Order: sequence, then C-alpha cells, then structure tokens
Amino acid sequence: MQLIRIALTKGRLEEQTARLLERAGMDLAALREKGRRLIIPLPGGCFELVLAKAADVLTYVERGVCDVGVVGRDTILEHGGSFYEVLDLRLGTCRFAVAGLPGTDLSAGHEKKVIASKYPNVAAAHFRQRGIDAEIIKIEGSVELAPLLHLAHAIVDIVESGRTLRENGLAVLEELMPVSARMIVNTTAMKLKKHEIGALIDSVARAVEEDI
Ligand SMILES: Nc1ncnc2c1ncn2[C@@H]1O[C@H](COP(=O)(O)OP(=O)(O)OP(=O)(O)O)[C@@H](O)[C@H]1O
Ligand SMILES: O=P(O)(O)OC[C@H]1O[C@H](OP(=O)(O)OP(=O)(O)O)[C@H](O)[C@@H]1O
Repeated sequence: MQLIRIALTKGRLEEQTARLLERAGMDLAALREKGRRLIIPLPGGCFELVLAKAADVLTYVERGVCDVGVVGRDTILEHGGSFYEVLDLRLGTCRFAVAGLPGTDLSAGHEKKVIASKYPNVAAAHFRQRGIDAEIIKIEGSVELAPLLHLAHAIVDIVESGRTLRENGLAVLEELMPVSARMIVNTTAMKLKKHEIGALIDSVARAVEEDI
C-alpha cells in the first residue's frame, strides 16, 4: 500500500469533511485530538491528513506534495489549476451571487460599476460575460461592508442562508452558480497510485450517496 496524503481545507469545511471521511471508513480520532498539529497520520499507515487554507490546498495538490484535496468549488473557480476534480462531496453548499442594496441596477447608466469581492477573478469573468464595464476591488472578508460604505455598487460573494445579506440590509441581485466542496486529485498521483486513490474515491462516493 502506498501512502495517500490528503489536504483538507481548515475551518468551515473541516468538520463536515471529517464526518464524511468517517462514514467512508476512516478512523479520524487523531484528527479530533490534533491540537495545533497540521499533519495528522492516520492509524494503519495508509493516509495522512494535511490541514491547509483553501487556496493552498490547490497549490499542494497541483504540485503533487499532496495526492488528494478537499476544497470548495468557489476556490477552484477563483484560482484555477491543473488537477482532476473527481467528486462533488455535496457539503459546504452555498452559491455565488451578485448582491447589493435592494433595487440596484448594474446595467443602468454608463459609468463604470465598482464591484467588491473576495473572488476578483470570478467577479471579473461574470461582468465581462455580461458586457458590463466593471472595476473589481479585492476585499479580504466581510465584503458586505463595501456597498454599505459606498466603496462599491455591488459585491460578488457566496451566499448560504442569506442571513449576512439580510441583517445588513442587502439583497441578492443576481444568482450566479451553485458551490459545494469537491475532491481533487493530483494528475500524476492518479496514475502512480491508481489503486489506492481509486479505492478512496469509491468509498467516499458511496458515503456521499448514502447521505442523500
Ligand atoms: N457561508 C458559507 N456556507 C457554506 N459554505 C461556505 C460558506 N462560507 C464558506 N464556505 C465554504 O467553505 C470554504 C472555507 O470557508 P472558510 O470561511 O472556512 O474559509 P475562508 O473563506 O478561506 O475564510 P478564512 O479566511 O476566514 O479562513 C469556502 O471556500 C467555501 O467553499
Ligand atoms: O448567507 P450566509 O449564511 O449569511 O453566509 C454567507 C457569508 O459567509 C461567508 O463569510 P464568512 O463567514 O466566511 O466570513 P468572511 O466574510 O470574513 O469571509 C460569506 O462571505 C458571507 O459573508
């Protein structure tokens, strides 16, 4: 058996991913007792978990230092990269939307529209496709502040319950696309560790299906 190193996105996706991997048959007691450790070998010597920030999961998998990764489709769309996207894990589900003050019409008027987003590439691609001239401002978080402080006409962000928008007096202006966590695989590892990675994909796919 060859070791499979799996990069998990820390934070919001971590617990849901852990529960899915447990249903797929992994013993994750070591993850639950990790403290501040970032590399967690699992018993049996088949798997090692690596805890990373979302965009870094893409980097580690693309470069082959991790074989497999779990990351949101939002991060994949924003950063791109060369790897196989093999499974929709159907967790961390939310959607990309354009949001702003209710009634904002981004196609009205001739002035350049200012759009704030944690996802500047996704935002730029959307407005380019809509034929709307937009200046994109990269914001690191709490992007809902941008229209409230009149920095931007609107934002592009992920919306789950809609609570953050609602409680800040904002509304969805346009729905873009659904987002959920994906399993990604390094292209070389997919060949060199075909048997082990194939078995992992099958067991996780079954756990996803059983949960529906
Ligand atoms: N409100 C949400 N509902 C569902 N999934 C979400 C939500 N916010 C984020 N996600 C998913 O979880 C992933 C990780 O989000 P998380 O907030 O933990 O990290 P982040 O966006 O990098 O922020 P931070 O800088 O605080 O770590 C996102 O890339 C997305 O796929
Ligand atoms: O529709 P809701 O259920 O309210 O969720 C959406 C919010 O969650 C995310 O923010 P996050 O909590 O990750 O904080 P951040 O803005 O600092 O990234 C996202 O950027 C929205 O602000």
